[in-house]
Amino acid sequence: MFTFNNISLQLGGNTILKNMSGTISQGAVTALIGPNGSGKSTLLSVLCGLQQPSSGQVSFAGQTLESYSRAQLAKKLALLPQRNPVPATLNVADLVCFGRHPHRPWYKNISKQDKEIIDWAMQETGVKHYAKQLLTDLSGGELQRVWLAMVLAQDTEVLMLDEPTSWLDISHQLSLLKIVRRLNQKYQKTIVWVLHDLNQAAQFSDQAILINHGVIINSGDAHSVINAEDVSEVYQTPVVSHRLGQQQVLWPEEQA
Ligand SMILES: Nc1ncnc2c1ncn2[C@@H]1O[C@H](COP(=O)(O)OP(=O)(O)OP(=O)(O)O)[C@@H](O)[C@H]1O
Repeated sequence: MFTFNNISLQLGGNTILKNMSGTISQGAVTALIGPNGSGKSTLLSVLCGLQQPSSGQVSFAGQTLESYSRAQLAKKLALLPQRNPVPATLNVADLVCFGRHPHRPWYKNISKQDKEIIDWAMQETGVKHYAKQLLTDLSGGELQRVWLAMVLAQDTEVLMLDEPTSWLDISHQLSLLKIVRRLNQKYQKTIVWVLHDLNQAAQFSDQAILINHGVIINSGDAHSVINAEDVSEVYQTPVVSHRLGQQQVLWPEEQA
């Protein structure tokens, strides 16, 4: 679905992305992982056309990203950024409605089809029962599901989610991860997400791209990429791999 060749990006005199090449498969869940400041969000923004690489090329569905207009891309790719300001006066349904903007001219009211998609997005993310509630009255976990509903209402083939589980407790993290996985399996949505919990990334993703200092260290099957040796090296933190039930999990090595 995405192919990127030798992309580099300079910002503020620093090279943030260095000669990155890779692919992101259609219908797969791909995790971008790596330490803080390694370039994950920057790669995400280059992949969705928000930032132009200084060199190299990104293709989406067989065409270069530049060959699409912004309006065309907004119908194909939806991005949920890491930090989202909460508009104080809006309720849940109002915010989800914003997801329909790429599909209707600003001067037109929402159509019956828009309403159906908004309803569907709220249903799929489990926020429909508080549709009329103000955003400021929601908990962090509820709010995060509403943001997800908004990008889902954009009705795109690809969802790009930057740290969607940050700030959530374990129960809300798992609930969100499962919702996204279900959207992938039920509607064949291609998912690209940035996740910090490596065990969750391995469990809920098909593919992973491990990044360090703007360089791709490894990419491929999530369970292979997220291995103790590479993780210990890249994060400069010794971890070991343990079998836990059906799964292999990484755990910090006990220090004497
Ligand atoms: N506009 C900018 N100008 C200069 N440097 C930038 C700019 N945007 C990002 N950077 C730098 O690029 C590097 C990569 O940032 P990026 O946000 O992509 O990292 P990340 O891997 O997503 O980090 P985190 O896990 O902390 O969110 C960081 O060192 C950051 O300070």
